[in-house]
Amino acid sequence: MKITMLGSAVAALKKAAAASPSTCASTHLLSRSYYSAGSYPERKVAILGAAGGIGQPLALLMKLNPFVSSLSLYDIANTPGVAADVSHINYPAQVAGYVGEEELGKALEGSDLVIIPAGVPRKPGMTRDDLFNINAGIVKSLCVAIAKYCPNALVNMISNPVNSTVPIAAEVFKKAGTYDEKKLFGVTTLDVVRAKTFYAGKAKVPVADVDVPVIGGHAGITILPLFSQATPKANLPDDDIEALTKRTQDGGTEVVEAKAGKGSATLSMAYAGAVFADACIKGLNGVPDIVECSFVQSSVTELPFFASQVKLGKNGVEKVYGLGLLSEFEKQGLEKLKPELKASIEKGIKFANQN
Ligand SMILES: NC(=O)c1ccc[n+]([C@@H]2O[C@H](COP(=O)([O-])OP(=O)(O)OC[C@H]3O[C@@H](n4cnc5c(N)ncnc54)[C@H](O)[C@@H]3O)[C@@H](O)[C@H]2O)c1
Ligand SMILES: O=C(O)C[C@H](O)C(=O)O
Repeated sequence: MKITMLGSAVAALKKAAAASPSTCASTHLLSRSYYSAGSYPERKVAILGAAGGIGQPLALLMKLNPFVSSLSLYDIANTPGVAADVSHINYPAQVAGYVGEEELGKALEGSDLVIIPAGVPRKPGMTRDDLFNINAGIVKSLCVAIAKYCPNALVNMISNPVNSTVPIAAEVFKKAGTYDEKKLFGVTTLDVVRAKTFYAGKAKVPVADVDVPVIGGHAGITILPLFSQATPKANLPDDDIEALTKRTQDGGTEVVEAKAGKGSATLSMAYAGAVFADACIKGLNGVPDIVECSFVQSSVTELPFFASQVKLGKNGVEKVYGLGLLSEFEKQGLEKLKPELKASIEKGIKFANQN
């Protein structure tokens, strides 16, 4: 019974992908039919923090991506077991596990895409910024190694606080002389995933049809879903839009509290991370019109990094889209988020240059 359900779900994904090849990446996750078989280069993907709560299911989902030829799983502990386990899944990617700093170079060499979910998660009562003291150092040392061993790779930063860890990575790469703003991404896909789910529930529309851009950053009020641009249109009352906005902004906290001390979002994050990584690989492979929201170097506002829709191409970011028309409520949200986002960006830049 379970096998039948999985088979039909994959078939449905393939059908949806074939029907509308230019819609968002999530439709095409796991879908081979979107590509013409055999005409794309081999791709090595490295996951740093691969034995963690996000890392393990993300490793599973990346193994299922038919256009990953080599999957490199790195952590400071427990990666051999995760790698052995994932390697038995009958998809093409060759899986290798690397453990400890001395193996980091081997894990990274030749990578086209590096995904970083390494670091500690929140407990109830903490903000993402409370993770800064531990995660800033972890991210910094991993980025030093990326600059050395795979300076041309795209980097998908998941580790929190994303609003600071992305600027840290940028500074590390600048110091190493390898910075390419087109190749560094803060992963904000989970905010989009949540906004789509919550909107579909409230608007009573099929969730697979929903799109909602989410801009700003990835923490509390810096997460700004643009429900005025959501499709399909639903004309929800202002109260509903405000409640949906707050729920999207507090989505991470909702999970942290429900897990009651046992970590933060892992499964939904692994899904979101796999969607975004898949979009990056499609872009590298020259698939046209791949657009996802991401926290990137930006001139869309006066802030040096900002999340908005970006087009992904053969060299990473091909185009950063503007914000489009905002409602009054969204305009206010945008002004409110700027001071917090600016402070988080500056904190990351200062850390990278002081330590
Ligand atoms: N961007 C997002 O939307 C989003 C969503 C959820 C979680 N997160 C963040 O992702 C991070 C990881 O969350 P998790 O639930 O997987 O945590 P976890 O504790 O379950 O896993 C983290 C893993 O990182 C590893 N690690 C620690 N230091 C390392 C290093 N120097 N090199 C390599 N690996 C190292 C640990 O051994 C562990 O396996 C947290 O910072 C969390 O806040 C971000
Ligand atoms: O909320 C967290 O701490 C984890 C993550 O950023 C999330 O949005 O779920």
